[in-house]
Amino acid sequence: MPGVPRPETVAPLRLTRLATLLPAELSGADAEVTGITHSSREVLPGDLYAALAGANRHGAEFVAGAAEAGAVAVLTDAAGREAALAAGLPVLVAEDPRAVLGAAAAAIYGDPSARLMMIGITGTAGKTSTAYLVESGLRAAGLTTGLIGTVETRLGDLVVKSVRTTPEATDLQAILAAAAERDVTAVVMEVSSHALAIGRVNGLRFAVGGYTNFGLDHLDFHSDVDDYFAAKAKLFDGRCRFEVLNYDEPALRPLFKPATISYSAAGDTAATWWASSVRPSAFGQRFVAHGPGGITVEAGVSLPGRHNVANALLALASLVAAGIDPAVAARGIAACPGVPGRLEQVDAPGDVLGVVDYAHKTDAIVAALAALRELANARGGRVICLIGAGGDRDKGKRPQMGAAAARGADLVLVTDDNPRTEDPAVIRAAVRAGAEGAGSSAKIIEVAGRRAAIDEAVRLAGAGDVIALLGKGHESGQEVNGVMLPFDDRIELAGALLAAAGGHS
Ligand SMILES: CC(=O)N[C@H]1[C@@H](OP(=O)(O)OP(=O)(O)OC[C@H]2O[C@@H](n3ccc(=O)[nH]c3=O)[C@H](O)[C@@H]2O)O[C@H](CO)[C@@H](O)[C@@H]1O[C@H](C)C(=O)N[C@@H](C)C(=O)N[C@H](CCC(=O)O)C(=O)O
Ligand SMILES: Nc1ncnc2c1ncn2[C@@H]1O[C@H](COP(=O)(O)OP(=O)(O)OP(=O)(O)O)[C@@H](O)[C@H]1O
Ligand SMILES: N[C@H](CCC[C@H](N)C(=O)O)C(=O)O
Ligand SMILES: [Mg+2]
Repeated sequence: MPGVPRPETVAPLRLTRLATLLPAELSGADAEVTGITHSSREVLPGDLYAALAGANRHGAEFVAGAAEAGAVAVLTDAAGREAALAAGLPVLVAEDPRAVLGAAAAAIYGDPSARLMMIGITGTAGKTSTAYLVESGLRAAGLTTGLIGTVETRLGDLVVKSVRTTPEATDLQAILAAAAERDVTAVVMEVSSHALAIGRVNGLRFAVGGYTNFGLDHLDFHSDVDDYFAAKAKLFDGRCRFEVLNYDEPALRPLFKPATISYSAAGDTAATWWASSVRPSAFGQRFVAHGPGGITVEAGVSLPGRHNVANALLALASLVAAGIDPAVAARGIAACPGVPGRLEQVDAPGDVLGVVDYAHKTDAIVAALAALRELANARGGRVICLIGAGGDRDKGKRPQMGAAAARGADLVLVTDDNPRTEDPAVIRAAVRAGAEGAGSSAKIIEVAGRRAAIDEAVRLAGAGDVIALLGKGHESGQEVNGVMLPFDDRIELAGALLAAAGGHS
């Protein structure tokens, strides 16, 4: 991952020693390694280069370049062995190098997760939001925090924009070692299904693992729904001391054990934690959280929508499981000012409310629009929703996303997200077909080009209306044919609203 923090000091580790810790066999001379990477482009002198078989290439193709950059050894499979020896480097051969990457990286960096309080959050939607709320609670408890997720990696004051939701095992262990060096004591991280499927979190121990919900996603990567479920379930195969699962999500029931901590935003008192007296407050909500042993705390979250009560309750239950005082945890969660690009209000004059949200899957669109409907009703206005779908990603979700938008909004503008290498008109047609087939009375308009669609949404909006730009959230670029063009929904919408209110964008 470009710009990934690495620890400053690493005690050299002998390959002969490393070989005893892994299911891997050493060929060639012994050497000392002081780092590890899976990318020849990010090799630092002293690194072990993990040459992995990928979907497109085999990392062994890049061994010579890695050696030139200072790699002193290679970890690979049988297919990569010869290339490594030909480059004059000692080689550790493993049957499945990706599966042992976490253990190798943990060994090289001194098992950093053992020195940190780790909280991991998985689920189809809500990982980023919950992680920010957890981080805010950890801070309220006086801990120096780290956060790893979709938007950014933050270690104390150091902030690096994220490329992945969950970094590769090599990068992840380096980040954790760098965190420990910076006196970080607690880390909350998002754990994606990709990460669990390909072992990015192998070698990590979590104090708490949380599971938000399970919906349709990533069927471009996972072979089917069962495969996706099995990937997420791996977080609960014994890596977490405490497991916190959503009681309101029937799909999660097979994972429940006697010691499971459950939570119900719907207020089911059979759960370990449940919410009552949910009520709106400014741009957020307040509620009473009930927990084990008669715990009752006044809680709040600066985000609208019932799904954010669930995220806040999960954060609270996770923090308390990690040993934090419930009142302190609740105060920290309520103090979180918001989450970048998640139901984020745009700062602009005028009587139209502009909101940007990262909903790019069906359940998220349903949840986001339900929250915005409540806000629009209170303002006496309509919900105007702008929606697209990403190119080179799960095609099956496109019509469903369109249908969810049509059911939740009064006016839907179907436009472009990140087309990547696809024809944007083809993606729009799929989203639009779903919207038009939803049997809703919402008006559907197709507008090519996201900027043009934002202008059109603002032009069509009236007093009290809520404009929701869905799908891109915190993203600062739009990917078209391999090129990332600058594009931030928040800036675009603020500019368009300002211009409409008579100012200048
Ligand atoms: C599907 C998937 O996860 N693929 C991962 C996989 O890529 P790949 O198999 O295509 O790799 P490849 O391009 O064939 O290359 C093979 C190997 O050669 C290496 N290489 C390649 C070129 C070079 O010059 N030098 C070099 O060393 C590569 O680092 C790689 O290890 O191995 C790579 C590193 O080993 C990962 O970076 C890559 O993540 C890709 C880029 C990706 O897009 N992943 C996304 C889908 C992802 O992980 N998303 C999740 C979930 C997001 C969400 O919840 O929405 C996330 O956690 O972000
Ligand atoms: N608990 C939830 N249930 C359903 N939808 C949610 C929930 N929390 C957030 N959302 C919706 O999903 C969108 C993404 O939320 P968030 O970024 O917190 O989730 P995520 O799991 O990290 O997603 P991603 O995998 O895309 O990074 C939000 O913008 C919101 O629309
Ligand atoms: N991590 C997700 C984000 C998708 C966001 C959406 N804007 C899109 O381009 O589909 C992915 O890369 O699939
Ligand atoms: Mg996320």
